[in-house]
Amino acid sequence: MIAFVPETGSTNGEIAARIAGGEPVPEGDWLVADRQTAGRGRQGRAWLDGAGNFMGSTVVHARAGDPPLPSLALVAGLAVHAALAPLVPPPLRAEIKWPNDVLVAGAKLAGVLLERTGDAVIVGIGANLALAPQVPGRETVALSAFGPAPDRDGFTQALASAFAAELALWRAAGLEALVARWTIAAHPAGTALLVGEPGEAPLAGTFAGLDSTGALILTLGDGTKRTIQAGEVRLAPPGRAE
Ligand SMILES: O=C(O)CCCC[C@@H]1SC[C@@H]2NC(=O)N[C@@H]21
Repeated sequence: MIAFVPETGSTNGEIAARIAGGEPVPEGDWLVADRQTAGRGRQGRAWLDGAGNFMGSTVVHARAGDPPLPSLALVAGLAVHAALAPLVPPPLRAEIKWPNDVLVAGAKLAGVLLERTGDAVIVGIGANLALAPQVPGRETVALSAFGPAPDRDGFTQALASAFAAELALWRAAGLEALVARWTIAAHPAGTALLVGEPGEAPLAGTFAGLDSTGALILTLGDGTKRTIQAGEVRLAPPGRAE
């Protein structure tokens, strides 16, 4: 069931509270809010809302035999990419940046926040359909930059179907197939990346794909490879491709 509410603090927070309160929240259910007053982003950042944007959460309940739960980050990124890609006019292209941001021409169109509570993983998704929030030091974009903003409720249906399909494939086909699909939807191999928070001395390298667990592989300036398990990855500005 997809529930639409006019306002909440955070759809992730509301689902977590329901689970903590013993309320059943089955897979396939979504909570979608018109506005969030305390939206949460990755790395402890806030997620700014915007009227007409998609802000919603769903849940995955771990089952015996599931692939490792952190790989749900790639599942979510693929689902968001699948829902957004047809809405981006060529020659532009929606591309995933590790683990699950969706970018257009380097600007952030959507993000995903996974939060674990017991055996449940809450998957929260924000997509800029109508409005690109101004975030200092980060480039953002909304689909409205390319034409009329898509209908939020129609987008919700497309995203819920894509997520259900990706989740089923993750369970049936496993990590190797997931990594292969993710790589096709990502920015090209050789894309210059920086790993580390803005303000920190970043690790610079180029995108060399994912390993079999879904970790990011960087080629460093000296040609050696480095595997990144966690952290903030940014596209390097032009001229920073060490
Ligand atoms: O930082 C990111 O890229 C992740 C952003 C995730 C935002 C969404 S909006 C719906 C859900 N509820 C939240 O509080 N956050 C996620």
